[in-house]
Amino acid sequence: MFKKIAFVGAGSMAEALIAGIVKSGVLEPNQIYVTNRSNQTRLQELTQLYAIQSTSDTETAISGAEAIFLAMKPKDVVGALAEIKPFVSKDKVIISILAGTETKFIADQLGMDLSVIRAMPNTSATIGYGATGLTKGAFVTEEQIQLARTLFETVGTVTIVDEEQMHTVTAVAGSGPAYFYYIVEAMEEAAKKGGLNQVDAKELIYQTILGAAEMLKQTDDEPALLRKKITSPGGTTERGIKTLEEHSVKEAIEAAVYQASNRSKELGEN
Ligand SMILES: NC(=O)C1=CN([C@@H]2O[C@H](COP(=O)(O)OP(=O)(O)OC[C@H]3O[C@@H](n4cnc5c(N)ncnc54)[C@H](OP(=O)(O)O)[C@@H]3O)[C@@H](O)[C@H]2O)C=CC1
Ligand SMILES: O=C(O)[C@@H]1CCC=N1
Repeated sequence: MFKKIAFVGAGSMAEALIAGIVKSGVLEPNQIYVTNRSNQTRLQELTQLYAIQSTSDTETAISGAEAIFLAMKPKDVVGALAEIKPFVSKDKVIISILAGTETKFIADQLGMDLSVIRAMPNTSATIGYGATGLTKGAFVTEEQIQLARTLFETVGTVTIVDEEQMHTVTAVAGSGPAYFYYIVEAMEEAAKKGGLNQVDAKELIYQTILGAAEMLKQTDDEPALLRKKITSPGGTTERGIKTLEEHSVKEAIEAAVYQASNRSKELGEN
């Protein structure tokens, strides 16, 4: 495993990864460094919570680190790369979790032929249920991608894909939890209108979404078959699904994934 890793960016995704890595014991907390742009309070908070090393000095964070995680927003990446460039060398691996941003762009900005791995985790990483897509840029060794896989597996599953597939990975898995939350919001609203109190509605809906997810995982059945098993002819589900179809919900979800993927491409181009 890497002897030292550094996080550049200390936001919610950085924290989810740090929490998972520390909890797993794959690295000791003192092997993990984190830095950010200016928020000192946030650095202190992460040190207190996870006993990791935090510093506002870029060189201290990065020197000696074998893997450098980029965890800032895509709009901040050019500035951040300029700041770390003096301390980066070819023997390090850069692991970017930025939406859209290509591995080649990062290597080009750093001005050297170095290894860049691109990852797309999601917020469920916070509780160890993340789904991460990983891809490797030019120069990445098999050992480096396997080490990255081990780190991301501390927060959930890892799927290795080709780089051109990362936009779709971002659209279905990176953004994906938000679509399910959106559906839950609508169900809660409908349950309230239907006369359920909030506590009962939450209990019923959360367990329903959890149960549906586990059915998908634990049975070999396709979602269409699982749906068919619920849908009695002339029954309630049939009427509900018919209403979803009348509102073109399937088309809307496909369009949402397509547009999120387009936005990922735009973020890369900008
Ligand atoms: N949120 C999500 O669901 C997912 C997000 N991502 C990707 O993860 C990345 C981070 O997202 P998120 O954690 O939500 O973002 P946050 O806004 O929570 O955190 C961004 C962090 O970047 C730091 N930062 C900004 N500029 C610099 C710089 N020049 N040098 C060092 N640090 C800098 C900020 O520091 P300061 O506060 O001091 O300004 C802050 O700590 C994004 O690129 C996003 O595309 C990927 C998968 C899922
Ligand atoms: O919305 C975004 O751009 C980021 C990437 C995936 C999830 N959140």
